[in-house]
Amino acid sequence: MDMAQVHARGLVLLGCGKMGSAMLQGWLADGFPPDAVTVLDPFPSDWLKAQGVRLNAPLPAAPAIVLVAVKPQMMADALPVLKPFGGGETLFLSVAAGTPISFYEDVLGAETPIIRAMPNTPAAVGRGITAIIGNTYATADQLDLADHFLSAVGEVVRLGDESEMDAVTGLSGSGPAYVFHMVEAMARAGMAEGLPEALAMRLARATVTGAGELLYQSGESATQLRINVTSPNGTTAAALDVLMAETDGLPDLMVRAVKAAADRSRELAK
Ligand SMILES: NC(=O)C1=CN([C@@H]2O[C@H](COP(=O)(O)OP(=O)(O)OC[C@H]3O[C@@H](n4cnc5c(N)ncnc54)[C@H](OP(=O)(O)O)[C@@H]3O)[C@@H](O)[C@H]2O)C=CC1
Ligand SMILES: O=C(O)[C@@H]1CCC=N1
Repeated sequence: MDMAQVHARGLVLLGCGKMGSAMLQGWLADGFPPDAVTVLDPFPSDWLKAQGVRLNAPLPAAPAIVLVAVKPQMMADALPVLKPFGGGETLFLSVAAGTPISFYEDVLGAETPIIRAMPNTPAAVGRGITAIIGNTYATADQLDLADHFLSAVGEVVRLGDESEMDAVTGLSGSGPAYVFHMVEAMARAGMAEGLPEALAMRLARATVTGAGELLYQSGESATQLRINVTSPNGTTAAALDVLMAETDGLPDLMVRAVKAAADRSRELAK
C-alpha cells in the first residue's frame, strides 16, 4: 500500500495521551495530513485540539491503520469500539505495555493483522526507538508499512519473538525515565556539593543531553567515550569506582530496575 492510499483510507488513533501525542506530533511534523487522522480520546488536550485532526468524529469506513495507545488497564473498555475493523484489511498497531497479541486476537478476531510495538517518548522529537512484532496475519507489506510510520519518529527494530517485548519495555520503553531520573539525581548530588539548585540542574541537564548527543553523533562505543573522559587517577576514575562497584553499583541497580519493569510487563499480561 502506498502513502496516497494510506492518506485516503485514513489513520485512527485510539487514546491520545503522552505516547499517542508523542507519535502524532512526529507524524504531523513528517507531513502526514491532519485531516486523514481520526482521534478518539474522551478528554482531548489543548495541544490535540489545535492540530486540525478529526477529533472524536465518525470513523472512516476502512482505515489503513489503527494505532491503539490507551493504557493497558483501559484496553478492555476502549478496544471494542474498533471491533468492526477486525478481520479485515485494517492493520492494528498497539503500543500498550504488557498487552499480548493474543488479547487483540480474542477481541478483534484471530484473523486480524496485529502488530505489537513498544516505542518511547523521544518519538516526539523524532528520536524514539520502537520494537515491533506482528502476528501471523500481519503481512510483510503491513510490517513494512508499520516500519515506515514508526521510522518517522525514530529507529525501528524487529523482534524475533513476542517474549522479548517485556525486556524491551524494561529497557527502552521505560528507559527515558531512568535517564531523566539520573538528571534529577546528578543535580541533587551537585547541590550536596554546595551548588545552588538552578545551577546544579542546568549543569546536570546540559551534561546528559550533551553526552547523549555525543554518543549519537560520534561513531565511538559508549565504553570508549567513557574512557575518553577518564584521566588515570583523576576525578572521573574516583566517581566511577563508586558507580561501578560490584555490589550496589550502577550495573547492579540497573539490572534490578529493568527486571522490575519487565516483571511488571509480564504481570500486566495476566
Ligand atoms: N508513556 C510512555 O513512555 C509509553 C507508553 N506506552 C504505552 O502507551 C499507552 C498510553 O500510555 P500513555 O500515553 O503514557 O498514557 P496516557 O494516560 O497519557 O494516555 C492514554 C490516553 O487514552 C485516553 N483514553 C482513556 N480511555 C479511553 C477510551 N475509552 N477511548 C479513547 N481514549 C481513551 C486517556 O484519556 P484520559 O486521560 O482522559 O483518561 C489518555 O488521553 C499505554 O498502553 C502504555 O503502556 C508505550 C511506550 C512508552
Ligand atoms: O510505564 C509504563 O507502563 C509505560 C510503558 C513503557 C513506558 N511507559
